[in-house]
Amino acid sequence: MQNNPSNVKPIGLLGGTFDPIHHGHLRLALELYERLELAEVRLLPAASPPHKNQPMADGQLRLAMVQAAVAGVTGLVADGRELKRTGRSYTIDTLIDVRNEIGTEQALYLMMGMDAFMNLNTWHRWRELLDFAHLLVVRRPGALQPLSHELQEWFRAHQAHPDEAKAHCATGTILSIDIPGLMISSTQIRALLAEGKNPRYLLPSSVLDLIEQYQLYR
Ligand SMILES: Nc1ncnc2c1ncn2[C@@H]1O[C@H](COP(=O)(O)OP(=O)(O)OP(=O)(O)O)[C@@H](O)[C@H]1O
Ligand SMILES: O=C(O)c1ccc[n+]([C@@H]2O[C@H](COP(=O)([O-])O)[C@@H](O)[C@H]2O)c1
Repeated sequence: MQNNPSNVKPIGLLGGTFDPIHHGHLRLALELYERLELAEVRLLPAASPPHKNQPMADGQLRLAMVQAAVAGVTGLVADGRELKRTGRSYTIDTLIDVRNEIGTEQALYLMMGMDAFMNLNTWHRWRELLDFAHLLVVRRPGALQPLSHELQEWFRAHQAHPDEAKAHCATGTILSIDIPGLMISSTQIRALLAEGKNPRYLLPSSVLDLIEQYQLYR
């Protein structure tokens, strides 16, 4: 666990396939930006998500959709660094890269939905994630499996209250936060488009404009 004596505001990271980005992702990022008084939340589209099929839209288009979604929104930033790497987009590599950029003192919060956390023990070098960031786990609406024994134990060993983590350290704790989640998924949006239906109001209209312009998910 590294100290955070600098009093610089923490940075939040939200990685995703974003195929496409939607209001569930954006509300999650904005609520956490405000609730935790972050410097910013960076949204990072994965080039090649380790546990999913190859995305339907290519990386540059998914980045363009993220950029369109956050344009003019204070606190939300598109970050295309994972698209510059080849091979699978392992989060540990991203955290190491961000740490090299910002140094050791500023706190980092790696955000994820509970659905992602449930599989964390299958991620590449997963225990080391806490050497570089805090984990911020957010409940997402929908049915969830119980946590494995291994993850429950790890969660308990590192769990902290948000104020505690904010005050004392730059990395190393797990915070669980309830936010009013939106019942939206990229899968649902792709399915609507494939059926010729209109997904408007599930995602920003600037993103829908790009989807129409490039005839994505038909
Ligand atoms: N509606 C939502 N509310 C809260 N968190 C979400 C929501 N949708 C996605 N997330 C979280 O955002 C991150 C990235 O999600 P991802 O890009 O895989 O979107 P998705 O909608 O789950 O995609 P897909 O339907 O293709 O699996 C994950 O940590 C996921 O838990
Ligand atoms: O590092 C890993 O092994 C790893 C395994 C699965 C998912 N991730 C990351 O978790 C984020 C959400 O993934 P997904 O599949 O829900 O879009 C995204 O940034 C992925 O790169 C990372």
